[in-house]
Amino acid sequence: MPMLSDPSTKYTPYPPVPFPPNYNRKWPTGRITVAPTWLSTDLRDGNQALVNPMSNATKLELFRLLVKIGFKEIEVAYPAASDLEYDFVRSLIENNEVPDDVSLQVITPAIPALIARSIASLAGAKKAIVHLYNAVSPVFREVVFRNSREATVNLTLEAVRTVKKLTEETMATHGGHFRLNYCLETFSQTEADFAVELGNKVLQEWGKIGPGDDRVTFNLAATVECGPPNHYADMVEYFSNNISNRENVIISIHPHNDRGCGVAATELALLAGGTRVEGCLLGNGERTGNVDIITLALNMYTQGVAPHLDFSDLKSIVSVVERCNEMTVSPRYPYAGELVYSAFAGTHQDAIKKGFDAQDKRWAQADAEGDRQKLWKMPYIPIDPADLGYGYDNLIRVSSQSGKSGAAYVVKRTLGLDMPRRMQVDFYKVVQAESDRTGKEMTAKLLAELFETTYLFSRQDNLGTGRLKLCSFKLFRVTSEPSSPLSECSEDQVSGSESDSQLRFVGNILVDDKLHVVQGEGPTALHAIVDALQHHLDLHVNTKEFATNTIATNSPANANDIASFIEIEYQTTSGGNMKHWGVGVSSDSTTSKLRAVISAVNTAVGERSLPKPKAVFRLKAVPVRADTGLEDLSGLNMRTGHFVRRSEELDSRRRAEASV
Ligand SMILES: CC(=O)SCCNC(=O)CCNC(=O)[C@H](O)C(C)(C)COP(=O)(O)OP(=O)(O)OC[C@H]1O[C@@H](n2cnc3c(N)ncnc32)[C@H](O)[C@@H]1OP(=O)(O)O
Ligand SMILES: CC(C)C(=O)C(=O)O
Repeated sequence: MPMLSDPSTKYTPYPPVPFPPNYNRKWPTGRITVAPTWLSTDLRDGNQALVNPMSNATKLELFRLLVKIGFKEIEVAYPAASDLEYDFVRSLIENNEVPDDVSLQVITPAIPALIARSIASLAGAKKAIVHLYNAVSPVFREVVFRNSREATVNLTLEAVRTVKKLTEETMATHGGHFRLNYCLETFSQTEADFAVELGNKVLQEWGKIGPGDDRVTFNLAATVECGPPNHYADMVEYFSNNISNRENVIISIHPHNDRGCGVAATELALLAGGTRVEGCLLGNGERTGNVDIITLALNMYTQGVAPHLDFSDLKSIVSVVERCNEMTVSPRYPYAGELVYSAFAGTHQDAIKKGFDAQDKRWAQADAEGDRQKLWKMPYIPIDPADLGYGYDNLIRVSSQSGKSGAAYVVKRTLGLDMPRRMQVDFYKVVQAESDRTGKEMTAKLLAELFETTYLFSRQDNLGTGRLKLCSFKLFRVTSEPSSPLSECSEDQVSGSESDSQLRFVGNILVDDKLHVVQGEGPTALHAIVDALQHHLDLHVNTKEFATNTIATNSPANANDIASFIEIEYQTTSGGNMKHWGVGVSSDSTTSKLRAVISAVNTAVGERSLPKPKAVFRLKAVPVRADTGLEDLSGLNMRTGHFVRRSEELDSRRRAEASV
């Protein structure tokens, strides 16, 4: 059968709400500034909608979770439905499962015998709520109850009388405090004036109304979501304006999600006068479900409003609810889905990376100034996943839809290395080629491995994995006075001093596992090592872009490490120029720079054959440090090429004839 070309022949729109002419609604300009009272109906409305309703053991597990999350009102059963349901309520009370500040709610239809059974289940409860319901809309009056408006009022008032009598008797015998929560089932489909008339009669019948715990709750149910959220808000505002004794009335919102607007309807209804919400975790419940309390609470949280529910371990909560309900949560589900804290698209990743970089600076400044407010201003991510226990591991997921920033973000998070922009571009070409080749997501592990193999870098062994390894080195100040001895110095001691100061670099470099001593000179350590590489290994290199930053790490062992990134221009034997990036890490900034040069040279030379290095000195032997096993140049006289230490002091096993 085709869909109707004129659906108005079959479906009627929602009825209007009889506001006076020119009435200005309050809700459109309102704001939610405090959390409502939350009632979880997971164990009742949620449970009644399951393919396999929960066992009492499972209900107890979920009850404990609800208490832990912070619910102060929990609907635990429909006790008249079965002995099992009744027994569950009894077990909670008799086993002292209910904290003193938590109210137990049970639901009952307006049938005297079932009201009696329901109230009996609550004997001994410290704080109890009797949730009485009957449907009041035209279609239910006509079809289900075959009732007039008047008969509906009579049925309701008789039930209210019964609840009043039995709760008073129970309180007299067992103590505790019982409240009335009267639910106009199908409220949103009911004539607004009839809903108010019925509500006022219920208040009259109940009589003992007062502030605090003596308030009466009206649960205004959108049993089936048949209209848009603005209509529900109008209905609630109309009821709230016209119900008598308003200050002693709690307006409770009980929405369902048939049109997919349960959350929106609830938020507007709260603006319209509601101060209590009934719903379920992750929107379990009849058909499309009750309203999802997690989404509502976290929507408030992201507006700076404390929900007074604790979802800081949301992942565990999701898995308990999934197990208890035998249902899975969609990966796209708000806040709780597996994919909601992941960005795959390149431009999103770029914005998020920039967002984190800016935020790190903002928060560091706030810390420095003792500012308590550290605002979350993150493109694409409305809530800090860390607040919900998710962390950032899955935030950026690199696929063929991603760009340079995504891969750079992952390298920063996994290896702590914050590449400069042009190096990000360089690395992303490699990532793209690899992801095209495999057709698979580039996981954080794969990206870290690809980075390490591309730049012949190793976070485990900072000497790197290339053919050249800088084992150790020394810097000496070169003075213009040829007869004065060379004095060892650090780079900082030379830079910034007289402009004609030169540094001499002397280093132990392994080339294809053979040790060489090389030296070179220049105004900086970078120039000096480049000079050494050219002179001894015939490697013609110009340094181009250079950047350095402190390693981003949570590991105290690497807390002060410095990362250097360098781009070199490498002259091939055929005379062409090729650009290559390299990276080096060390706790010493000069070492980190020089390692970066070696990393870049390693990527440049690849498998090419290297010339036999030229000699520095005709060294007899190079001493070896017993602690590091590395050759030790500390006793080297830079003018003569002799070591000042006596040969007996040297480690005889590792004395190596200088290879040159
Ligand atoms: C919108 C909601 O979610 S409301 C909560 C709904 N939850 C449940 O129904 C779960 C538990 N329910 C049950 O176990 C059973 O329905 C029981 C034990 C309550 C009643 O079972 P039964 O006596 O077999 O009746 P049945 O389930 O067919 O219910 C329909 C009857 O209740 C009447 N009824 C329905 N709701 C109400 C109500 N709120 N108040 C008074 N009568 C009601 C119907 O008009 C119908 O009466 P009729 O038989 O005279 O035509
Ligand atoms: C009885 C009420 C509270 C209900 O579950 C509904 O209307 O959906």
